Amino acid sequence: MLRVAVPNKGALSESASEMLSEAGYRRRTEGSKDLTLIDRENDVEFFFLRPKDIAVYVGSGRLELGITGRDLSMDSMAEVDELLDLGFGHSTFRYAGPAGSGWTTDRLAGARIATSYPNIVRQDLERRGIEAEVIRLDGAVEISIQLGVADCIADVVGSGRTLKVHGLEAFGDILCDSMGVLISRAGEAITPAMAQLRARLQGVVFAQQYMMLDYDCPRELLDSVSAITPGIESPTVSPMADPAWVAVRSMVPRKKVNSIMDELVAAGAKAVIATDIRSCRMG
Ligand SMILES: Nc1ncnc2c1ncn2[C@@H]1O[C@H](COP(=O)(O)OP(=O)(O)OP(=O)(O)O)[C@@H](O)[C@H]1O
Ligand SMILES: O=P(O)(O)OC[C@H]1O[C@H](OP(=O)(O)OP(=O)(O)O)[C@H](O)[C@@H]1O
Ligand SMILES: [Mg+2]
Repeated sequence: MLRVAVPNKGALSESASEMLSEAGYRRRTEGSKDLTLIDRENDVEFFFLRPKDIAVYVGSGRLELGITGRDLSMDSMAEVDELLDLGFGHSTFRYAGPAGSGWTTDRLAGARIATSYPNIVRQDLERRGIEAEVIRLDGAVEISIQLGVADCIADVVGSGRTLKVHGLEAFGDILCDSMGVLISRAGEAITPAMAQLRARLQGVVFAQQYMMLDYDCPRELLDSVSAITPGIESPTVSPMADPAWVAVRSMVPRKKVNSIMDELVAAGAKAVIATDIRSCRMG
């Protein structure tokens, strides 16, 4: 049975469980605190673990696959491979200091840096050849400067709201550009069971990033109009009852769907319809 680690709480847990459910796997009942769940139909056992620990279990080979954040995986120092970007839990990991105080990475030497991700910070300091004191905190790191235990922090920035609320601003390069990822043990061969779960999740990720567009266009405009929607391989073109017209169907990136619809209409297409895709296999 394939064994898969899933975040049991925190910023990634809801999206991870929703994505697995959309991919056809069993879900824990609402409010359940169970740490394991067997999905007999798919021959998978899920383990609900702290997001920080997941890379450790997967890196040790105890569990074949895991869903975690790239930043957590990096900080764990576990030896894992990323098999798939899951498209949720986007964040950056940054240094931050009091707003307007002109912090730069040059000032990190000798500073007290509070963080929940000490290994990412130590690795960065080492790369820069800087010696500084890393203060490890479990969370709510943004308050640590105010409380006098640190001079600056290094933490996860999502919307940036938490930094702002605490009068802080980010400085220096991004230490880790993170999102939810599917991981396996480094160098581990991908078994058919692992490949199947990856393909199913990939199908959901893909479906979330694309939409299906259908439209009608005069046959003589087909080349110019369908160039706006080249699709993945090429658009599907179907005859209509009126031989002067064709119906076109093509996948387009969700982010661009509105501008593509504007372009199509301006180029002579009619009845442009966008629909969601629930899941797919790109083959
Ligand atoms: N506000 C956010 N926006 C986007 N991603 C986030 C945000 N906060 C955390 N993450 C991502 O979620 C993961 C960490 O999740 P979370 O902070 O919930 O776990 P945790 O800190 O270990 O748990 P807890 O906060 O309950 O102690 C990281 O990969 C991080 O990049
Ligand atoms: O940029 P924002 O969108 O405001 O999000 C960033 C905040 O979210 C996370 O905190 P979390 O809620 O996990 O609490 P924690 O600090 O106790 O881990 C992270 O550690 C930041 O504090
Ligand atoms: Mg947190």
